[in-house]
Amino acid sequence: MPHALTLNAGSSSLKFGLFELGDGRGEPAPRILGEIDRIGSEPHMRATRQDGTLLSDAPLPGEDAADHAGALARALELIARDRPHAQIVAVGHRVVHGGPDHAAPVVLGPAMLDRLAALEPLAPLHQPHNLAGVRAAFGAFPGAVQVACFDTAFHRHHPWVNDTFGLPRAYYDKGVRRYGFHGLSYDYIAGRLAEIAPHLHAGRVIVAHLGNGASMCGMIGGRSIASSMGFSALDGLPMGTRCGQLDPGVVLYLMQHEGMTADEISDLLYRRSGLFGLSGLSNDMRRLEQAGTDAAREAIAYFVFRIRRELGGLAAALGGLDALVFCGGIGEHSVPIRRQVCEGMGWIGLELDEARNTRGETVISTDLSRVRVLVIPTDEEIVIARAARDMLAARRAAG
Ligand SMILES: Nc1ncnc2c1ncn2[C@@H]1O[C@H](COP(=O)(O)OP(=O)(O)O)[C@@H](O)[C@H]1O
Ligand SMILES: CC(=O)OP(=O)(O)O
Ligand SMILES: [Mg+2]
Repeated sequence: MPHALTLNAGSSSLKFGLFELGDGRGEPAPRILGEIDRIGSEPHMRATRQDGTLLSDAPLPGEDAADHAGALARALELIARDRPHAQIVAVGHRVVHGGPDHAAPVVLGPAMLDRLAALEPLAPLHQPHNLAGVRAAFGAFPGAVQVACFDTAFHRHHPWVNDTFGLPRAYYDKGVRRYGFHGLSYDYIAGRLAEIAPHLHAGRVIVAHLGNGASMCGMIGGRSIASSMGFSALDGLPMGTRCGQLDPGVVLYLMQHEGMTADEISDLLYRRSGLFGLSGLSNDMRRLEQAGTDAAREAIAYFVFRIRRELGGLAAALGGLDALVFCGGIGEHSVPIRRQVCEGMGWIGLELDEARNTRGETVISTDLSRVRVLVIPTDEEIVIARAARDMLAARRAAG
């Protein structure tokens, strides 16, 4: 039976999915979904079958998942054990950065891989791991179609004013642009909205993807108009370990007066800032909510403040607001963060229903709220699996 494997590698995690493709025309059916996190430190693998049966929920020996290639090998072992007859005909990869040229998924080959590797400095927490997954998958499944699905693709047609910085034009032409990320998640949410609330999908919507990486996107008719992330995955909201929006004067100051090198600044902004840097404790929202220290409370307060500012800015860019959607680990699960983001938003016509919020319903605004507030669990994996299915079909059609 033909299957697609999906791979979504983050800085220290690898999400994987096995999807049955059937006749290649219907919705790919998830068979196994899993994640290995804390790769390189205390790796842990959790995987379930589609019916919720637990296949693994245990630490892995450190040497078994010391890097992403090791983690992928463990994931493939689990898949082969549980579904030995699955024939993997396509591998879909989340590739965070597609640069200016890609508004849709592409088939991967050596030349494309080289072009995407040139973008590694723009997404150092993701791109090298995404491409390591591609190389490992070429080795493991030499006959399969390898498909790259880009986080940036969803934003490629956003308006020029959201694509540019106020730098001389030559830099824009060289690719110094605001790309925007989390596009697979936004694509999924736009599709779900079209199914469950077509009138909202057609309107002005802000999606807050709040995970370990976090960004917000303003859409009209399911298309990206503006987003909080820019050239790299550093801009916009503060994140688990990334700083979010920062005055570039700070970078100059660190270089000129603190004598920091580019590598040191990169480490500071990508790995030691955000919720982790502000709290001095953790990048993990659950831990911060439980910690109850002043620094943890302040880190959360800054996170919420920046989301609210971005919400106001994106609403202005959209010319008003019809719906706000929360997704990502924090957006889907944190009742207090959703409450704090929505507090005192009556001025924009948004009123949260606290009981619905606490119960985690799909619609969490009051019946009188002009702006609908929704919680929609995102699913980057199915977006990748659909792209792999479509690419296979296109190849077959082309003979
Ligand atoms: N019940 C919860 N309450 C608060 N935060 C949560 C909850 N569940 C998950 N999170 C937070 O979600 C974040 C991870 O989000 P996720 O979207 O899974 O991350 P990634 O970007 O790695 O895919 C972590 O900060 C985690 O603490
Ligand atoms: C682009 C980005 O920040 O991705 P993630 O949320 O997976 O870290
Ligand atoms: Mg994520």
